[in-house]
Amino acid sequence: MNLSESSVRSSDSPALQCDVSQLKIGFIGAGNMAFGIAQGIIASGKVPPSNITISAPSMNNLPRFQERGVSITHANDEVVDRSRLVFLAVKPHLVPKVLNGISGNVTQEHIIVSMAAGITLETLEELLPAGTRVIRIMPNLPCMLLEGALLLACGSCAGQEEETLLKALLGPCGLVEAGPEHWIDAHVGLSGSGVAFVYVFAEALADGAVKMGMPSALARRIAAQTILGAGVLLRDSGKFPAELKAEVCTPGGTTIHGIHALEKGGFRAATMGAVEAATERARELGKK
Ligand SMILES: NC(=O)C1=CN([C@@H]2O[C@H](COP(=O)(O)OP(=O)(O)OC[C@H]3O[C@@H](n4cnc5c(N)ncnc54)[C@H](O)[C@@H]3O)[C@@H](O)[C@H]2O)C=CC1
Ligand SMILES: O=C(O)[C@@H]1CCC=N1
Repeated sequence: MNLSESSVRSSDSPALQCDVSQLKIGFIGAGNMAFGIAQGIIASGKVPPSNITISAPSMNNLPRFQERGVSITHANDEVVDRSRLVFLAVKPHLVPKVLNGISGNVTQEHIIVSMAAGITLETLEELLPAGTRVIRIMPNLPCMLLEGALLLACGSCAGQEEETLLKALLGPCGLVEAGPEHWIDAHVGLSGSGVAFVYVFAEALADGAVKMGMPSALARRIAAQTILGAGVLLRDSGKFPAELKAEVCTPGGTTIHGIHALEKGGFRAATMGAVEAATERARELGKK
């Protein structure tokens, strides 16, 4: 399919939407992130699993894709030959080797989408034939439940059409935003890695309740629901975190005493420091 011949069609809504149902999609690398994105794409019902091909060197991670009707292979070049939109889902240090292996099969018809933390558009374009349409996306693990947060940035040969296509395809995975490439590293800290920071917080919340005498399984269930509910309220109310916090804090009440304890522990500084450290690490990975 030649995307430039226009897979973009008008819909009832004023915004353009892409007809992605005919698109052949490939994944190189079959780990957690590939599974998250593929799961989101499949769950949306927009793309039949038979239009998707995935490769990995061993069978370790492939059965869960095969069970969902996705074609599997051990050959990365087969993925490229069978697909027009190819997600690169290997660990960052493997990207140069993998791109060297497939670049002979990449044509002007392909769109290559890398999710590797730290690997810049410049590096990706250098490793691929001149003129290749390249996009970076930074997803996070909840994509697999259609509650992800993704940021994308287009390379020098990709533009509005490719961005529209990606947004239509990945929209079912969650929030999809586009921006300049230098936001991608901050998104790694905020959201890609941020998911793990939230799990550390969840563990600590539950541990606090265990310390106060609650059984741990119950404490974990309540911690998860507390974070879910707080997140949905923050997302859907349109209010600032500080406004919602103020609504919970009764003067002289329990919450403000708890918040004081968090502040004494340097909670905000530690959280900001975690986002900064993960962002800096992503930048470091991107240095040649
Ligand atoms: N895990 C996360 O939450 C996030 C990960 N990322 C990025 O996603 C990418 C993938 O990360 P994960 O899925 O966590 O890694 P993972 O280790 O779970 O999966 C990597 C996959 O690549 C396969 N692989 C290894 N060598 C290969 C080769 N030569 N050819 C083809 N496949 C090969 C492995 O068999 C495995 O299936 C990374 O670049 C990471 O920076 C981005 C955002 C969030
Ligand atoms: O830890 C990592 O390097 C990857 C990138 C964002 C989330 N996990």
